[in-house]
Amino acid sequence: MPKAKTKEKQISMTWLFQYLRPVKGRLAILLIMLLVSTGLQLISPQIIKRFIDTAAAGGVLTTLIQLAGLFLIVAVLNQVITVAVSYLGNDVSWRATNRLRGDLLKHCLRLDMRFHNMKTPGEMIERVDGDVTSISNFFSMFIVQVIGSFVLLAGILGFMFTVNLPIAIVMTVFTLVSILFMVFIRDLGVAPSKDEREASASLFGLIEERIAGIEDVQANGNVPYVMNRFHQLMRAVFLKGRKAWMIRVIPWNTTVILFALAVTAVLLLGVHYYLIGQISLGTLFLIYQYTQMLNDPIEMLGDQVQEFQKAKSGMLRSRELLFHQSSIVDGEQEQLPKGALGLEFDKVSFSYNQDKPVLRNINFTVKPGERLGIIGRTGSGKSSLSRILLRLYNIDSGVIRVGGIDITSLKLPALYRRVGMVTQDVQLFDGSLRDNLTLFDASVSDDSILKTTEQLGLRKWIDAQPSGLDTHLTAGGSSLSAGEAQLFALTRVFLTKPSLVILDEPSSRLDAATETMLQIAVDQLMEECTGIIIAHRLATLEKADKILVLSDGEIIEFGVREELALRPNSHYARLLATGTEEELA
Ligand SMILES: Nc1ncnc2c1ncn2[C@@H]1O[C@H](COP(=O)(O)OP(=O)(O)OP(=O)(O)O)[C@@H](O)[C@H]1O
Repeated sequence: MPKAKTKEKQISMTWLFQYLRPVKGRLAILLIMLLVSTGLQLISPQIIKRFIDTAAAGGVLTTLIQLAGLFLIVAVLNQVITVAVSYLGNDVSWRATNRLRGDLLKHCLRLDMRFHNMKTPGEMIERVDGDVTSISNFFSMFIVQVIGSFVLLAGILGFMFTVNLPIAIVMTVFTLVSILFMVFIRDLGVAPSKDEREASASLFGLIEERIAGIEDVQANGNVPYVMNRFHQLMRAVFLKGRKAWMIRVIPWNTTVILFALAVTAVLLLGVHYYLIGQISLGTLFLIYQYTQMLNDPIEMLGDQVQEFQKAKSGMLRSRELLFHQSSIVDGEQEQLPKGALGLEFDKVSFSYNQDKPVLRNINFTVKPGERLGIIGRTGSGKSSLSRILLRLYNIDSGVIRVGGIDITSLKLPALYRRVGMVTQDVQLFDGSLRDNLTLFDASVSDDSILKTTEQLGLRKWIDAQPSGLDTHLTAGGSSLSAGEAQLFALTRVFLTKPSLVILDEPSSRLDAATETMLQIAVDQLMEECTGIIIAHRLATLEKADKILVLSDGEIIEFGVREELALRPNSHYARLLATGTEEELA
């Protein structure tokens, strides 16, 4: 078991260090500068020793002035290099971790909806940025401080062995004990730090969720509840953070105590050797100075053990996320057949959670260019049907074919390029009106945008915007009314010239006049593609070729619209006769 654990640790460190590979040139420069800086730090006490011994022996003033000047030059140079080292350390760590952030975000964007349904966006932000920042802090300091500390320790101890053997042995023993202790307990704080980060991710999740739903929170007088929940989560962050911190500071506290013991021993020995005349006053100062210098790298190593524990927990969480496989696997096929695409559902069953089937044994076919209207009561599974068609979820059994090809054997971009969907919710992104309509596709011309918006009745709204297509929109969609948002979403999809389009309640939020106008436009735009229209109102389906009626996840009727309308006992005909659209809603 411990062996397996060590292997796991090695794998995770190797995984992390791959992000340093592209910055290895900068790393090499950093290491050289570290060596120079350490060398300069070691030389300074030697200059002071010479100065004291020369002064004590009544040496010439010029030599003393030269030594003082040399000391000043070394000190300034060391400071310059220290600043450069710190800059380069941060530069290296940000470059490396930004790649990791990019990989995490890309991976998250590809993860399936089942995963995203279980995580709040705030939680994901913490994972893509918060966890990586702890790694980044560690990287920047680790390289500079850990490597620098080891070089400095080796230098100090090396010099001490040339000065006085017993004192050098005391210092070496102290250093080894301190380092061994830190190595021994380095993982102590990883688990509590992971708990701390998890609590913090939940807190961010709550804040993001409630701010995103601010209208509902305010309108329903939900603020006291949100605040109560907020305090509970804050308390968890505080308690877990405090515990993690207390465990993480153990190495630091221990080295402080060890250091106090070592300094006392070294000073007693030093004074003893000075009194019996074995070392000069300058050498005694040198010993004192080197003992003091020993404290810095050991303290830094202690700090880094703390950072390491935080970074390790961040690293474990990042790695866990990166290794989480999406259940939606890309297929091999790159292309769908040209022109309007047919659609076939062959014995398809689907559930969000294994225990509750949402769609059962769905069978139907839509030929290229046909229009299918889907009706059914709320919760009957209409939107779920469109979601599985776009592979937002995997189905439990059966096959869905688009253009005769099983969608699981298609590459996802090949599917998304040709199949468009207008949902009931429209998400706006921070960007210009043009970018929002074309979804940042620069190849779509303004002419084509304006023509489509004209057809769909959004042109008036665009012309009323202060800078037309260049108007800046903010994320969230608050600058559009619900009806305008629906027109917006339709424009967005038709600009991509889809070969199969799914319209989920395309006109539910429009007034009667706008709806009629929209109906004509959509009819025109759908002439070149296959259309699936999920509708609450029967009027929306007047131009549909086929009708599918869903009830509780099953097809209770499917057929040619005109035939169903003429068959008096059909579900569709009964709805038409009674005009009871409420039956659908
Ligand atoms: N993300 C989800 N996770 C779990 N269950 C879900 C999820 N989305 C929908 N459901 C459930 O699946 C069933 C079908 O929902 P669906 O949204 O497909 O219905 P619908 O016919 O489109 O309803 P509406 O007309 O209100 O849009 C419902 O019982 C719903 O509670």
